[in-house]
Amino acid sequence: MAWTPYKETVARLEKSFTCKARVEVVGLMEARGRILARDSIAQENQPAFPTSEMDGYAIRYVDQEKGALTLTHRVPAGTEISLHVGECECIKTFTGSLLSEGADTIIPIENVEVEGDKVRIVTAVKEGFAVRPVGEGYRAGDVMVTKGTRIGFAEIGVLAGLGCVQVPVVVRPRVAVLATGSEIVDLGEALPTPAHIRSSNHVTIAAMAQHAGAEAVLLGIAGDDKALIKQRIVEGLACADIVVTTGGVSVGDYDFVKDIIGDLAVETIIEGADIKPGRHIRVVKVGEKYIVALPGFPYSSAVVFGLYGLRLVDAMLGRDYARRFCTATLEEEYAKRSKFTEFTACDVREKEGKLFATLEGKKLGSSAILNNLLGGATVLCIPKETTLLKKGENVEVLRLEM
Ligand SMILES: Nc1nc2c(c(=O)[nH]1)N[C@H]1C(S)=C(S)[C@@H](COP(=O)(O)OP(=O)(O)OC[C@H]3O[C@@H](n4cnc5c(N)ncnc54)[C@H](O)[C@@H]3O)O[C@H]1N2
Ligand code: MOO
Repeated sequence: MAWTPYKETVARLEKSFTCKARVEVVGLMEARGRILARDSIAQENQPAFPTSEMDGYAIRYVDQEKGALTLTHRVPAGTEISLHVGECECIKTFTGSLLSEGADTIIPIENVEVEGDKVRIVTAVKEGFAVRPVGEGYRAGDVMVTKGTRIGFAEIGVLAGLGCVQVPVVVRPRVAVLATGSEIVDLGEALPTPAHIRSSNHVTIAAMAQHAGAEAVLLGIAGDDKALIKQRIVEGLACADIVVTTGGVSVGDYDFVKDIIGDLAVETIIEGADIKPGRHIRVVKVGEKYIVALPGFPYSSAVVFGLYGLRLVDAMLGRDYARRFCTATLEEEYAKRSKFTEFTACDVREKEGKLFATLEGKKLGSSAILNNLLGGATVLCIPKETTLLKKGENVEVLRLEM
């Protein structure tokens, strides 16, 4: 079988993607972790008026050297005032109070001595001290949170400050996951015989999809039952944007998935790739929906979902998949083990502002070793033509968990 070059498989997948991100409006507290669908623009300056940032006295800076000032009023925070500070006058002002007209400086209470209505400045301050100027935080018209941002706690706070009670976010794509294979059992089930193993793929893929911002639906385990696999895939297509299967895509007698999705496909996008792991990857389209058939080996299925499935999830969310790549310095020599484009588990560490990739602690072996992805789920991307990566060389790494 001729394996399609990796770059070409990516290009085919990107070209196949035609649907636009859908938008829904959610309450601000439901928006955390969601993707902002429209730029959020400040309608006013923040602060809108000069505001005191300390408890003290609002004065005219030029009066500081003129002896005791006369206290005329008090302005607690939250008081809307249009009081005026005249020559040699001051107004008691609190943290968060608006600055009275005429004043330009706050003298903190620690810097004065007060006797009756006389306020004597003991320690002078610089002009404008403790006054937050108009627009200190942002100005009307500033784009505060850009479309495509994943909303975290800082965004929640900034959006609240802008007065957003509801937020337009991108509808989460839905990813339905089906595990196949008669040797695997579901979570919580006992292993009937020593030939059985616990399924990890369905939950790994579901968790990867959720982490990327999608909703995950578990379609269970379908054994190697051709009719049941087909039925579950069809059910998945009815409720999800992407149906992911694991197992049954290679050349064994019980590898039915590729035939089933071949029958269901309206358009075949990827039919094998020159990658290690995952050369048996299949991606087809049924209308606007995708079926992504991953190999059964746990490391393979996670990495290959990272290469193709996460690209689809990111595209459906309007996010740039390229953010997942970065360049790091390789800490030890690595001889590539296959003739394919290889995705080898590594760890990335930051030292003095530079990124370093290391293979230390990663096991050499088959595509079964999911534990190689522990600690950040990062892979070294090694081009097909490369045979040896030298220590100290700059390498491309792909972060699947971000
Ligand atoms: N003669 C050949 N044999 C194999 C080839 C080949 O080209 N010719 N390709 C190998 C490669 S590469 C891969 S990858 C696997 C892919 O096989 P399948 O996708 O058909 O996967 P299975 O055979 O169903 O399973 C492979 C392996 O993974 C375990 N597995 C399956 N599902 C799960 C799960 N949900 N959770 C945990 N582990 C799972 C399964 O028990 C097998 O050990 O084919 C090679 N063979
Ligand atoms: O290509 Mo397989 O996916 O080696 O593990």
